[in-house]
Amino acid sequence: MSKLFTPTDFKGITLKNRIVMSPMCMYSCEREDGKVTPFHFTHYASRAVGQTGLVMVEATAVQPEGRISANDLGIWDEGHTAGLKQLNDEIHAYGAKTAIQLAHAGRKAQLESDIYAPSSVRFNQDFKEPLEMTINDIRETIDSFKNAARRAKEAGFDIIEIHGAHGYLINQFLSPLTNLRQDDFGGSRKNRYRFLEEIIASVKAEWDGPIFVRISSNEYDEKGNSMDDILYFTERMKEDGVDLVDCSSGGVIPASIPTYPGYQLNRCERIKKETDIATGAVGLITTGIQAEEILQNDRADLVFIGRSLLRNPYWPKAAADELGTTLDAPVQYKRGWK
Ligand SMILES: Cc1cc2nc3c(=O)[nH]c(=O)nc-3n(C[C@H](O)[C@H](O)[C@H](O)COP(=O)(O)O)c2cc1C
Repeated sequence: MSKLFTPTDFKGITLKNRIVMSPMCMYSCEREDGKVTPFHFTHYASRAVGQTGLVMVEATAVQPEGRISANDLGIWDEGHTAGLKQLNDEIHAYGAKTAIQLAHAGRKAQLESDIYAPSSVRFNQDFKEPLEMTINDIRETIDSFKNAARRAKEAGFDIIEIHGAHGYLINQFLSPLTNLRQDDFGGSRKNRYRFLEEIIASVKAEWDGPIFVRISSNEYDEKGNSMDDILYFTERMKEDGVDLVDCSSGGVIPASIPTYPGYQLNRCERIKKETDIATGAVGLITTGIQAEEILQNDRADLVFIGRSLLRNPYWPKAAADELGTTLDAPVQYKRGWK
């Protein structure tokens, strides 16, 4: 039996296989209100029909000013819960578990409104200059993650992923490239970790299910977080009760990223071994054989599939065929999936 199709468990949530639909913004809220649309039902349910074990809903904003674009999904208001609950029901109906990525874009929000960041430094000329967050802004934002976690629970999600990667708000606090603060939230790596630490604690106040955190394990700049800093952060996450570190990279500053199959795996494997925490591998993982190699060599516990699942919602079927595994077909498709 291939490891890719062996079930695994996080705090009592059993995933039927190790395939995760990587969070991908669809910029498809029609009225700029953060609400789920018919597109989202079709899009996410299709991947559940295709036998993805964990369907992770895209970056979903905990505050309206934390959206990457005005068309992002939101979870900043009670009015978002009903649509997200219906989305959960649709995905669950086909046997997948569900996750939601809770996000705040910080200085990378492309909105008409004011935007916020740890320090008043813009990403590049195409982005607005953010306002430096006051301690009160920081407290409110941490609280927004708590309220979002409560709504995620009410909506029926199985797992929460906190978006700490790609140069968005949490990553802006973690990185010395973007966090120039002189107070308790800036300076040493202990202080730069404080924002994430408090977000994890506030999520846990409302949520006792599994918590994943996506990080940028490489900032592609020698003045950015080193691997040693990253391992310090993942050690702290482990102490704080995080169940899995999802190992992405980049996005903190406009750097060019060398990409090739498994380009983020090296650091993913090191985090798994050196912090002794479960990891998710992501980035140009395109074949079943590649995914199986990663899992069998203990380089990660889950594989996150992004663009391959946009090309083919039945990617798990293709991976099973490659690995010679028989995959349970959705009852409607049995005659086609022999
Ligand atoms: C259209 C699109 C939207 C994305 N949106 C998100 C997002 O909301 N959150 C996130 O953490 N990563 C996002 N990503 C990154 C993917 O989750 C994934 O990490 C990246 O595409 C590399 O994996 P892949 O090579 O399998 O596509 C997005 C990628 C794409 C292509």
